[in-house]
This record gives sequence, structure tokens and C-alpha cells, in this order.
Amino acid sequence: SNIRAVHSYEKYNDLDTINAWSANIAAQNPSLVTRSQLGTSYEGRPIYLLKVGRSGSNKKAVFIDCGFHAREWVSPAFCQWFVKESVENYGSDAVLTNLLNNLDFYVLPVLNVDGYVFTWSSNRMWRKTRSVNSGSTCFGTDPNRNFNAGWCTVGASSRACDDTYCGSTPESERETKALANFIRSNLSSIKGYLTVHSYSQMLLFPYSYSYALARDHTELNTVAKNAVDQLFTLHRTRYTYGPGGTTIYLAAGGSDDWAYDVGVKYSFTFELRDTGRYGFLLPESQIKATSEETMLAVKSISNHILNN
Ligand SMILES: O=C(NO)N[C@@H](Cc1ccccc1)C(=O)O
Ligand SMILES: [Zn+2]
Repeated sequence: SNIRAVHSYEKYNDLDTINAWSANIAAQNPSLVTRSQLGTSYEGRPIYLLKVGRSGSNKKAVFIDCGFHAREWVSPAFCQWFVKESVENYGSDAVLTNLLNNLDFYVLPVLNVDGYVFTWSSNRMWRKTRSVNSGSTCFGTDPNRNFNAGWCTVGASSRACDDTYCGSTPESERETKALANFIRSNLSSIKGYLTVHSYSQMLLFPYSYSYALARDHTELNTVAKNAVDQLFTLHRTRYTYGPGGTTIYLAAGGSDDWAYDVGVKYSFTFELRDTGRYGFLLPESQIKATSEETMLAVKSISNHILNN
């Protein structure tokens, strides 16, 4: 039939649906969206990346990833929402249009594709990747402990069966290696790194691997404050913000700390809704409000990046 399948942005979508969506939204919006493959997961699934923005030469870029942790379903929902908003409101939303004309957004809807599939098929509460750990019957590494940033020193486990297992080496996972390689290869353009998790309602920035203040602490703190203030205006959702170590907990090997230390100055971790009532099982009825308020924070941060 000639009826175009309509994507449901207010539902949680399985990986096949998300992959079909990313192919379609790129095909239907060629002047704004291009899809590439970042890499392949442990179980052999493609990890797709969307580049969103008007084509132009030597534009600054902001990298946004979702779906690090498999059970955090509202995270991939937000990445889908971001792309939808970009293609639907380009030309009508002045702020978004200006951003898309002057910045490129790399949007990674699901990094941990194997884990995400596993939460749909087997264990809704799975967090890690699904790689086999030699010498253990336990699967997976915590991708947010697997980066070369104070790796496995604090707030991480060296036991394969733990949910915060740091892996056998930094970037041991195909998924984290692919992401790190992409950022390393595009350091001249990537000025911002936003990694989207749930839940807690927090906006975190380096460092989580120690209590040391980042050299850009004052600026990052101001950017975070402005972002959470913008977020609050829509539905009065309250976020806390600050360095990860003091705001949530000490944890080494995180992607935000790694990105910051390789030179991506504006590096933030979002912890979306809620604060524990539903936790990872946030009802689909809250996807719209969560995504809309998070858009305000992302636009605030992106404008700061564009103007600095
Ligand atoms: O996973 C979640 N929430 O989903 N929280 C992050 C907190 C964090 C953020 C940045 C660096 C290290 C740790 C975690 O990986 O534990
Ligand atoms: Zn997480």
C-alpha cells in the first residue's frame, strides 16, 4: 500500500522499529539527515548514527548518544524525539533552525543495541552489553565504566557478574570502541558531547572519576544551571546539576569524563525522569513531556556551544 508507516514517538520502540525509522527519516529528509553505521555490536547488530543539520563546511558538531544502558528506555525515545523535532520544525522554530544551520548534531539512537534487544526479549532490567566474559558465566560489561578515564579505579567493579563491571580493558567492548573511535576521528569539529541516561533528573558534568574540579568547572556549572532552568519552565520538572562525583556518585570509566579529557569541553550526562517512582519503567504517557522539556535543555546547551 502507499500508506507510509507512521512512527510512534510516544511509545517505546523495539530495535527493529528504531532501525527502520532511522532509515526512513534519513531517506525522507535528505537535506537535513544522513544515516551511517558507527560500527557493529558484539552480537553482530549494526549501530546506526544520524547526522542532523544543513550541509555546510567546517561546522561545529554536538554528539548526542542514547541507549548506553539497556533498561533506560526513555533515553532512545528522546533521541528519536530530537530528530523528529529537527526535521518537523526546521524552518518554523527559529532557535532550532539557527542551530541546524550552524551546527551538526550526531545522534546515536541506541549504542547498546544487544542489551536493548535483551531487555525486550528476556530481562527488562538488563543494564550492560551482552558480550561473553572469559572465565565467567556472567555476560556483559557496563559501557559507562569501559572508557579510558580513570578506568576501573573507583565506582566500578572488576567482577564480570557485577552490573558496573568495567570490562577486561578500556574500550574492550565493540560498542564503546566504535564510539570512541568516531569521536577521536572527529575531534576537530565535535565541541559538545551529550550522553542520555535515566533516571534521577540530573544534569552531570566531569568529573565522576574523582572529586577534582574540571578546569572548566565554572563555565560548565553555569551552562548546566541555565539548561536545567530552561527545562523547568515547561512542566516545572526539577533537576539537580553538578559534577558527577559529588552530584550522583564517584564512578570511573564514564564516557563524559573520557570525552572531556580528550578535548570535548562541553561534556554532559543527562539523567532523565523520574526520581524513582517508576524509575527505568517510566510510563509511555510521560515520553512526550520528558522529551519536550529535555529539548529545551539541549537547545540551551547547544546555543552556548554555538556562541562560544
Ligand atoms: O547509569 C546511570 N544512570 O542511568 N548513571 C551513570 C552515572 C554516571 C555518569 C557519568 C559518569 C559515570 C557515571 C552511571 O553510569 O552509573
Ligand atoms: Zn545509565
